[in-house]
Amino acid sequence: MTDKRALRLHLRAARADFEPHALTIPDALRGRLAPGLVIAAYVPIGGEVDPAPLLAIARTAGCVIALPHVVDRATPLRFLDAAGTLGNGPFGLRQPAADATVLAPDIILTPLVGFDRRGNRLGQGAGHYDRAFADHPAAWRIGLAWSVQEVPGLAPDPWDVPLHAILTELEWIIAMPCHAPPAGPMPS
Ligand SMILES: Nc1nc2c(c(=O)[nH]1)N(C=O)[C@@H](CNc1ccc(C(=O)N[C@@H](CCC(=O)O)C(=O)O)cc1)CN2
Ligand SMILES: Nc1ncnc2c1ncn2[C@@H]1O[C@H](COP(=O)(O)OP(=O)(O)OP(=O)(O)O)[C@@H](O)[C@H]1O
Repeated sequence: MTDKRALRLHLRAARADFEPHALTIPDALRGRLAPGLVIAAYVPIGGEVDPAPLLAIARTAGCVIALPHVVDRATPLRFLDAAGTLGNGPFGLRQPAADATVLAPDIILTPLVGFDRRGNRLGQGAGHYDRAFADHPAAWRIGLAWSVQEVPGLAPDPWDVPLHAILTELEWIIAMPCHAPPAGPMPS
């Protein structure tokens, strides 16, 4: 199974079948949470890892939470303040109202379909996160996935921007130890 479409189908099924596990939030991440830091999260669909435990810690640390707002496949997503009431969006998503405040994320918690240990990522295929990463190059890109979503190697496309780290129920996988975003090097 080499083509992306087939791999997506297979990994979405593995993700949906996986029984949710508790997440251990690594000190490396916990230690970075500070008042005013903007964390872009997501409301899970299709068996995705629920970032809620991490968000609870982030809120206590004074972070501001943003959520993606999507119009359709072609339109770039915007990260909007999650504080207001959420409504229904396309693809079964829950998202902020279109007129909520636009925020620039410092950390982008990224839902994954698949990943490899080098930080390559398979998403929904609309390019929403590819474009969001290009728009916010200084943000830390942290993927959340179940361990069953790991594949040995994904061939990156020219537009792919790799993840800095991936959090699974088993591991905190640092993919880019040498990359130092403005906030400082990703601690191990
Ligand atoms: N929870 C969550 N929020 C997210 C994403 C995501 O992957 N997960 N996105 C990621 O980019 C963006 C929304 N983009 C999306 C683009 C395409 C499809 C999509 O094609 N969905 C399939 C069903 C997928 C499934 O079964 O899991 C469909 O509607 O046919 C979904 C989201 C922003 N918000
Ligand atoms: N920076 C960008 N600007 C405009 N289009 C982009 C950009 N990056 C990627 N794309 C387009 O988005 C699509 C992404 O497809 P791809 O299969 O790589 O998505 P993916 O790996 O599932 O990631 P995503 O989660 O971002 O959808 C491609 O058609 C690509 O041309």
